[in-house]
Parts: sequence; structure tokens; C-alpha cells
Amino acid sequence: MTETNEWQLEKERLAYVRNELQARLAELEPQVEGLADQATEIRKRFWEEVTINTGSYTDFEEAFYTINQQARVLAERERGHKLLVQQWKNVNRLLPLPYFGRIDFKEKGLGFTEPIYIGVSSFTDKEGLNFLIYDWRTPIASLYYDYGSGTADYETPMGKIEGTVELKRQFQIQDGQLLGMFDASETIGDAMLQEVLSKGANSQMRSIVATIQKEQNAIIRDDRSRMLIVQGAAGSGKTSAALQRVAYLLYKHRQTIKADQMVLFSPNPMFASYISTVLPELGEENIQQTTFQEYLNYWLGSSLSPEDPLDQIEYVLTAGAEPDYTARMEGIRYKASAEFMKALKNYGEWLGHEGLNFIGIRFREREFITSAQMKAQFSTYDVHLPLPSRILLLQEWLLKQLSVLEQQERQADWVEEELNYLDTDDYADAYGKLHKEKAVFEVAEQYAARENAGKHPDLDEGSFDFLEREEELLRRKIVKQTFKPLRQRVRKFKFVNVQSAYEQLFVDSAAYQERTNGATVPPHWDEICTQTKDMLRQNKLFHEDATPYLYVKEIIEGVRINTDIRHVFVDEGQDYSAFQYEYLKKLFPRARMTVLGDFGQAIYMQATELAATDSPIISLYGDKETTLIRLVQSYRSTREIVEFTKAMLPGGDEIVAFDRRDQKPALIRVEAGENERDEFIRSDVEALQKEGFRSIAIITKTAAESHLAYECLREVGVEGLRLITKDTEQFEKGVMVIPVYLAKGVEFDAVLVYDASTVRYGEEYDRKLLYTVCTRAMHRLNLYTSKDWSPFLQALPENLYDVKNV
Ligand SMILES: Nc1ncnc2c1ncn2[C@@H]1O[C@H](COP(=O)(O)OP(=O)(O)OP(=O)(O)O)[C@@H](O)[C@H]1O
Repeated sequence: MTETNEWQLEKERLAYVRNELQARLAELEPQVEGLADQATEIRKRFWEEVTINTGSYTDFEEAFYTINQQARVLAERERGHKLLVQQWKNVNRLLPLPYFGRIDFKEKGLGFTEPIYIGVSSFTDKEGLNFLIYDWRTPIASLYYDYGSGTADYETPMGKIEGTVELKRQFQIQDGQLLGMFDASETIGDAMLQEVLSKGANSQMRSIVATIQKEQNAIIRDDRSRMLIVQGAAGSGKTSAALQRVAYLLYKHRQTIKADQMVLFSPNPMFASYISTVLPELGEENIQQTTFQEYLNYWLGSSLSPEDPLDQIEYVLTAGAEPDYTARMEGIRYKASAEFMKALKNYGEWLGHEGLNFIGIRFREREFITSAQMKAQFSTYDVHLPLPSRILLLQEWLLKQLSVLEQQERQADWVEEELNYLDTDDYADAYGKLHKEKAVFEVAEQYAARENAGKHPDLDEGSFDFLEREEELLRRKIVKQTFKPLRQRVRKFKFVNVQSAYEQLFVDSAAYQERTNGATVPPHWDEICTQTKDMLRQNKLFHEDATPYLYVKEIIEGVRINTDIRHVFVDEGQDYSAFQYEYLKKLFPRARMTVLGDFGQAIYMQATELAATDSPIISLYGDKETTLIRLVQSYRSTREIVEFTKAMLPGGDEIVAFDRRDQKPALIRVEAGENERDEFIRSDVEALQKEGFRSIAIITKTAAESHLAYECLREVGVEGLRLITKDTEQFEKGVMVIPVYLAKGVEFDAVLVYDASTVRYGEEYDRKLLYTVCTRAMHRLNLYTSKDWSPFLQALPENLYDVKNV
């Protein structure tokens, strides 16, 4: 068969499938509309017509069954409706691009070859017997991602299927038109990947289903590990793979897992918005997204405000000259360590024996229950009971004490006073209640009368004293309302002084050792103690204290868990401490975890090396339940940029560039000074825009530098410039100034490093920062300075960049 013949056949098949899709759409449309109307129809009547008549029990029972029956009919219809709407949406998504790949597979033992067409969702012929398109997540579709032609196999729930791939083909289809097709022999044809990667950066991330690579497919389809760790170079598709993995899991386990049972921890809210379009594009609902900070804020409540991690990093990067800097750095390191966690575990013992303090319950300027009374009561409990159990006992005791006090308080003078301030509604309410009570009272009287047959009960009005009972009722109500917040505080464990429990750790070295069963005291401990206590006294917490603080809180009050969540995803996983991982494990006991990160981009002090043999993440669930996958191929940047950036990292040799070519990175040194440098940046931005690049980022090391750069560049007339700060929520295309830690995870057509001098990136610590900055670039990378180049650039082989001295 000639090539043109093949082309013709594929064109015809595409036209046939599109016809079928159109026909299905025409069939579905009236049904979808009709059903939508019916459902609202029933629902409307449902609310309008069903009222609950509680006059008698039988009426109530009847009403209950009517509601139940109607609700069931409605649910059934809605389920059917949802399914039809889903189908209708799928067909609509398929129409412009029904499939992107084909694989001809001959199953072992069968005498024929079946062509399998792969798209973003499955579609069958009218009879429902033949798949015209297979969803990319079906077991057979994995052949497309894992094999070239030759022997191949794939897993199904029934076991392994073996056979031969006889053809593998990719299609370029746009608006239903076949524009190109490539037969791939080995991996998925580079031609298509080239085409996808050479496009401009988007303000939001796109799905990559048509070009998923074999090693990424392994991440997407891993369904065995309790913990899946992905260590991948910058731009190797970690975030992309994570999102396609979510779509895969939602598809494979659609009967058991829903989108709201998955949660993704992302580095900042802006990043969350950057990736929010991928899942809807794949026909799935978005999963819950949060940041660790949001979680901390939630649990620490309003009493303490933890520092934003972005403020912490800004301090780390800018405050080097401050006198307390060294101690703070040591504190950040130590408080993220496994050593500190162990010390805290031991500290829990000490707290349980002697260290715990309580907060007395005060009411109307009176000490109702003093902290000393609580301590005394607490000391009566068996010390062998776990601390949280003893706290629960104390809570119970306190609630009982409050009940007794509440009763006594009803006769207090202040209640009398409050009675005078009640409004008419309160009286009306009491009156209504008393009437009901009276009815009950009379029934009871009659009942008693029947019991004492012969005797005549006294049923006159006087035996039910309205006035007396009304006052009693209102007093009870007033006191109850006033006691409500007290009870709530007790229920929320506010009687435990967690702040003092945490603060007692930071007295001095001797006390620390004594209370933690001999933990090794880190250097600068006295200063660390002072810094920590100073913050606590202002009701604030350093970011590095927030997780340990919660840990201590839970040692005392018991562990919080969420058993609904089945999958936890952590992106930029190198930025979380061992401590935080322990925490996540405890918080989500029924979840599997996927952690994606790159140690080469570890720019926080508490960073964790994901792939090291002694990595705390690997030991979290143990070797047996953990899978580690390494991604070394980088897709985001051109070959020139990858060669340049990987040479900055020790061990960067293993990173492999994808063969997409463009200019080498440019090192532009403006000797005349910083003002002139800004002028050059302006003209370079204009030139890049003329070339058609739409997303251009001028990246700085810190937020402070960003502000400065923004002002200077605006002054020299860079048009449409935007400043991205930690409060920016949405990512948009255009020209922007952004600090590196906010640019993490995202990409730009062109990156301009505002100041790549030794002043900015001179310390060893800055190496990864500079690497992270430069790896944000897809097509172009320019670095500027008016001083000496950073040592990490000076060390690069000269053939990796172009120099411009102006
Ligand atoms: N298989 C693929 N097909 C097409 N594009 C891909 C593929 N894999 C990755 N990409 C593209 O490469 C770029 C980088 O991907 P992604 O952001 O997922 O990488 P990452 O490993 O999370 O990067 P980083 O660690 O630097 O944040 C994106 O534009 C993504 O669309």
C-alpha cells in the first residue's frame, strides 16, 4: 500500500468517526436538554408540594415516605442525567480532535491485528460493540506510551496480555482536519513533541496526553506504591505527570474515588491557579488544592499568627548582615530536623509528668475554675494513661463543673438584671415553649389521674404556674447562652496552655536537655531561645516553629486525622521538611502519597533530599512500600539552555536535553553601570517581543530586588510591565518582574536575569537559586550584570554561552 493511500484511508476514517460523533451529538442534545428540564421540574414541585405535617405520627410517617420516594426518583434521574451530560461533554471534546494516536496490536494467540485509536475519552459505534476511540487511560492504551513496534505487553485486571505492535502512528488533527501523521518506530515520535514544545509559554499549564513519555507513563500509572517519589530535573514534566496521574486514578477508580478525595499541596496560591486548567481539559473535576501554610493557619487558629514561608525566605536571602542572622539560620535548620522531632517526642513525656500548664476559666471578672485546680485534678489521673486521654478526662471534668456552676449561676443578681433587658421576642419564645410544656403537663396529669382511678385530679389553671415558670425558663436561657462560649473553649481544649508548653522548651540549654531526655543542644541555642520567645510573646510564630508547635499541640490534645483523603500529592516536594512529611503521614492515614521534586532546586533551608538513600521520605513508609522514579530528560528548555544550566549543578551531567535548538544563553555585561543595564533590558524586551515572544520574565533573587527592578525598568520606559508579589493570585502572560521563589514551577518564553553578579549570587547557597532562575526559560535566556559575574557563571565552559560586553 502506498503512503498516499494510507493518508487517504486515515482521512476517510477520521471523516467517518467525526460523522459518528456528530450523529451521537444530535442524538444526545435533545435528551440532555429534556432531562435537564425534567429534573428541575420535579425538584420545583418537590419543594413546593411536600410540606411536613407533624400533627400526628401517621401524617408524619406518610410525609416522610413521600419525601423519600420523590428523592429517590430524583436521584435516579439525576444520575442518568449526569451520565448523559458527561457523554455529551465527552463527544464535544472529541469532535475537534477525536484521537491523537494509533497502535496496531496483534494479540498472541489471535489471528488478527486490531487498530487501536487513542484519544482523550472512549467512544464506541452505535451498537456499542466496537471502540472507535479508546480513552488514553485504558489498559491497552498504555502500549502507545510504552512501546515502539515489536513485542509488547500490557497489564489488565485479568492479567498480562502479550502480543506484537505492528504499527505506531501519531496524528496532527486540528478542528477535525488531518494535518499530518508520523509513524514512530521507537519512542513517541520526536516530531510531535518538537511541535508541542516549540510553542510559546501559556499563562496556564496544558495537558500532555498526546505526547506522554514512557518514563512519565510509569509515574502516571503506578498503582502499587504507598509512596511514590519522583526526583526529576527542572522541566522534566513532574507537575505534568502528577496531573495526568490524577486524571488516570480518577478514571481507573471511578467507582471508588472521587475528585474531592484527593489533595494537592502546591507551593503557592498563584501556582495553584497556573495548573487549574489541566484536569478540566482532560474531562475531570479539579481536585482540592492547598498549601501547607493554609493548613497551618487553619489549625493554629486566630490566637497565633505564623510567618508566611515566603517572608521567611525573603529574610534568609536579605538579612545576612543582621546580628541575629546566624542564630536564626541555625534555628531554621535545627527545627526542621528529625533530631528536633525526636526531642519533642521525649518532651511529651516530661509534659505528661510535670510540665503541663492550664489556663483558668474566668467569668464576669471571677476565677471560676483556677489553673491550680485543674492541675490538681489532672494530677489525680493515672500517669500511665496517654497524655491525650488524660486531657480528655480533664475536659469531661471541666464540662461537669461548668454544668454545676451553670445551675448555681441562675439565681445570681446579674441574671436578674439581664431579665430586664430581654426583648419581646424572648418573652414570646418563652410563652410558646410554656404552652407546649403546659400541654405535656396536662397529659401527664391526666395520665396520673387514670393511674389513680377514682381520685379526681386537680386540673385548674393554677397548678401550672406560668409566671414562675416563665422566669425560671428565661433565667436558664440567659445563663445557658453566657456559658456557651465557656463550654466551647473547653471543647476546643483552650484550657491547655499549649503556648507555654512550647515556650518551656526554650528556656536554656540545661532545661532543654533535662526536658527532652538529653537531646544534643544545637549551637546558638541561647539566641534561638530568645528569638523564639520574643515572637511568642507577640503571639507570632516563625515559619520554622509552626509545624513543631502543632506537633506539641497534638502530643497533648491527640492527633488530627482525615480518613476521607485517598491520595495526597506534594509538588515541589524538596521544599518540605522531614517534620512536615511525618505530619502529612499522620494527618492522612488512609492516603497514598506522591511526592515530586528536584533537589537541584532546593532553595529553602529546611529542604529534603528526596532520592538520597537515607532520605527521611523513603523511610516514611519503608523501602517496601516506596517507589522512587528519576526523570532526567528535560523538556521545557532548548538544548542550549539545558546544557548551560546543568553545568551549574554538581551531578548535573545526568540531565539530558531534548533536541530543540535556539540561541545560546547570552551574558550581557554593561560596564557603564546599572542605569545603562536597565536601558539594555528595555531594548532587549522590545526585540524579544518583536520576535513573537509573549511571556517574558525579568527574574530577581528577592522581593526587595523585584521592587527595585520594577521601579527602575518603569523609569526607563519598559511598557506593560507588571510586578508579581506573593499576593498576586493569577498568572498572566506579558512582561513581568518576579522573585525566583514565586517563579518556581512556572515557565516563560524568555527569562532575563536582572542581576547575575557575584553580589547577588556569590554564596554556595545561591547556586541552586541561580539554577532555578535560569531553568524557567523555554526559548531564550539573557543574564545581565554591571559588576563581576557570579562565580557559578564564571566556572562555566565558555562554549555554553555568548558574551556581549557593552
Ligand atoms: N511528555 C511531554 N509532552 C509535552 N510536553 C511536555 C512533556 N513533558 C513535559 N512537557 C512540558 O515541559 C514543561 C515542563 O513540565 P513541568 O512543568 O511539568 O516540569 P517540572 O518537572 O514540574 O518542572 P520544574 O521542576 O522545573 O518546575 C511544560 O511546558 C510541559 O508541558
